[in-house]
Amino acid sequence: MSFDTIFALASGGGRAAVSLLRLSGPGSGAVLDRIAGGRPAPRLASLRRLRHPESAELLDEALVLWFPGPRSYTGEDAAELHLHGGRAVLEGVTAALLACGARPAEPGEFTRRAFLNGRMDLTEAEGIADLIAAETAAQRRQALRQAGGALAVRYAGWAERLTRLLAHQEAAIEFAEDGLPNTLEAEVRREGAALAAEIGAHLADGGRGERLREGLWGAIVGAPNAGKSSLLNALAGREAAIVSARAGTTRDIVEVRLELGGVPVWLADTAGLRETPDEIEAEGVRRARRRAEEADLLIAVFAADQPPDAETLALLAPGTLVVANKTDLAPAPAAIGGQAPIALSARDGEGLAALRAALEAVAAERAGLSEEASLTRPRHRAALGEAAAWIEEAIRAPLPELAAEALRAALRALGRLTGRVGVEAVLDVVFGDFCIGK
Ligand SMILES: Nc1nc2c(ncn2[C@@H]2O[C@H](COP(=O)(O)OP(=O)(O)OP(=O)(O)O)[C@@H](O)[C@H]2O)c(=O)[nH]1
Ligand SMILES: [K+]
Ligand SMILES: [Mg+2]
Repeated sequence: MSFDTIFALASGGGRAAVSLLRLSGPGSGAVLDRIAGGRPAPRLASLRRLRHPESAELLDEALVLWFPGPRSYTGEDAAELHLHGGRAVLEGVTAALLACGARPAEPGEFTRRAFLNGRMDLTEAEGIADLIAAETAAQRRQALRQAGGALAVRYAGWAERLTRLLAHQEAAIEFAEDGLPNTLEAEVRREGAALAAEIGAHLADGGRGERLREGLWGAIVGAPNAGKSSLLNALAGREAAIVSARAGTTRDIVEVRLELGGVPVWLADTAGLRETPDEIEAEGVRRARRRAEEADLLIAVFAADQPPDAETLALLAPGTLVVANKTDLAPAPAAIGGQAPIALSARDGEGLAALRAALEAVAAERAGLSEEASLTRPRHRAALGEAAAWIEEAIRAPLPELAAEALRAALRALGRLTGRVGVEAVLDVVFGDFCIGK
């Protein structure tokens, strides 16, 4: 495969001490010859004067690194220019690179080339995108694991076993044509069932990897004036939502981002649940209910000095955290909706630590890092589900030819997952998520 030569700012934009420009492609060495007075020794930093190739104007004094392919990130000839981080420096060097015939890279193009050159599979490339996006330690650990090949190795192992099954299935077809007895088909069925069960167990993880990657959806619901907005503000540590003594204060959803035990959580404050003639408030109540239905993590707030309201009681589900607020006004009831509530006062902060601990436990249970590497994207789930379904189909197939065909389809599904079957549409989806320069 042969590409043109691309470049991009790999560090953040704006004024900085140092800006990192990255180059990749067959012309990288020639670019260094023209603007940096030659190629430094491979992989060793060298201080060079950078000049425009035509005017010879001095543009910067920079650290230059030369990575001859295939031992580079992309697998191609590549280079790095560590420039002084000013805008004019960057503009001058960019003009010099354009004059050398290099072009600005598209988002994710370096990693795309690394993938196309066999430096990594698609799940590893996705892990790199996730590592760049990681905002919590648990997200970083999950991303590092995936970028390091934890999913790639497992999926490649499954593809290998499937390939062997397919070979045996095809041999069984030939044996049958020769009228020979064979035990291969029984083996294919047994092995296929074991493989489908393994994939099924990997899929039955409650979506924890996807949730850790994307964050949990949380919602606070309750009657008007139960203290939902006060609680949101207390958890967020800032006045994110308006609090007032008037029932029906909150209408729109007010969302804050929290980190609970390494898991990012988008926690929503919602309108108090009640029948109301006010159409704006009624829309707020509808949104509150919808958000409660979608939530991975639901907090139901009751005021300790009021009887529990039927509207909120009706939303309680297994796993809902039940809170009795305003315990400075009245003691918390022993049970609400059959559950012992977490007693607190959003006003004084009393009991807040216990709620935070309970939230962290729920977040860790639903989205914490698992022992084994978890799949992290709907794309993974879809492809693995398809592969498992085709293996089941192969086991049930009435004719050996149909079984072989189903095994081939299962292999294709796994191939799309790892990128062995190169479908352009899949690549665009994966690399479209990247930033420029990676
Ligand atoms: N005494 C006491 N008052 C509280 C406590 N928490 C909230 N309040 C008061 O209760 C009233 C309602 O609080 P909000 O936080 O606006 O209640 P809300 O559930 O968001 O109300 P809506 O948005 O109208 O549904 C305000 O006057 C708060 O100051 C508490 O723990 N103790
Ligand atoms: K209120
Ligand atoms: Mg409110």
